[in-house]
Amino acid sequence: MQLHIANHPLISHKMTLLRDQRTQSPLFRELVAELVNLLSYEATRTLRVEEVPVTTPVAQTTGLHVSQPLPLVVPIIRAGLGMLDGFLKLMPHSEVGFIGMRRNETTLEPETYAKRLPDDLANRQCFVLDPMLATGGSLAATVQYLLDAGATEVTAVCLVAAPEGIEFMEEHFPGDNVQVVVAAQDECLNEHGFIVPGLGDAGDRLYGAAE
Ligand SMILES: O=P(O)(O)OC[C@H]1O[C@H](OP(=O)(O)OP(=O)(O)O)[C@H](O)[C@@H]1O
Ligand SMILES: O=c1cc[nH]c(=O)[nH]1
Ligand SMILES: [Mg+2]
Repeated sequence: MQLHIANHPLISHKMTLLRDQRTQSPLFRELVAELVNLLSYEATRTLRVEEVPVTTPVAQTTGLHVSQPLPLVVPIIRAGLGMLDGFLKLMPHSEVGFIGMRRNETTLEPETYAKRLPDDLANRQCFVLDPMLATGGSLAATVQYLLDAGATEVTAVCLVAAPEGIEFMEEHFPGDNVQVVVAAQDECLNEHGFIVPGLGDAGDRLYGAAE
């Protein structure tokens, strides 16, 4: 697994506002969208492109287009949904798959309650969106679904990652076909599996408390 921690003053500024417990859902959603936009620039650095002819008002030249098959982006519902619009703004040609997952609060194991993905992801570049990489269970399970369906490369875009989750991903995906791009690596997980200092429950902060 290749890890890229974005190091940019604008990202740090927006992350600080996002972490602040006084930030309410409307601003929180806006900040998530802006951060995804900035992180996606890094996450799509290895996007496959192909040459195409283009005629400018002055001359004929060769440009680049995103290659077929089109990239697939998969937000992990719920919290990952908050990142989808921001990603699609930069990559409007992506197709979208969905995975619904929640952590069991006692075991911290992910439970999949929905999955809508193309059956065959052969030769497909995939992007996974989830703001939080805590134990790594949810992201690892999602990446594994995509690799099992034939995806060649998977890039996850996350906002906050715990060292424990990064280590878990590195152990499960030793190859460099899996990448993780994060805005910040935090200190640790607390006894409830929450990232410290983190930003709390991302799903709840985006959409309100769920049972
Ligand atoms: O790395 P992990 O230990 O697996 O934890 C991270 C997961 O926990 C959160 O989802 P949650 O289960 O709270 O569901 P939600 O998005 O519906 O709130 C988060 O959005 C990740 O999917
Ligand atoms: O800190 C955390 C850990 C898991 N999920 C969250 O939303 N926040
Ligand atoms: Mg949640």
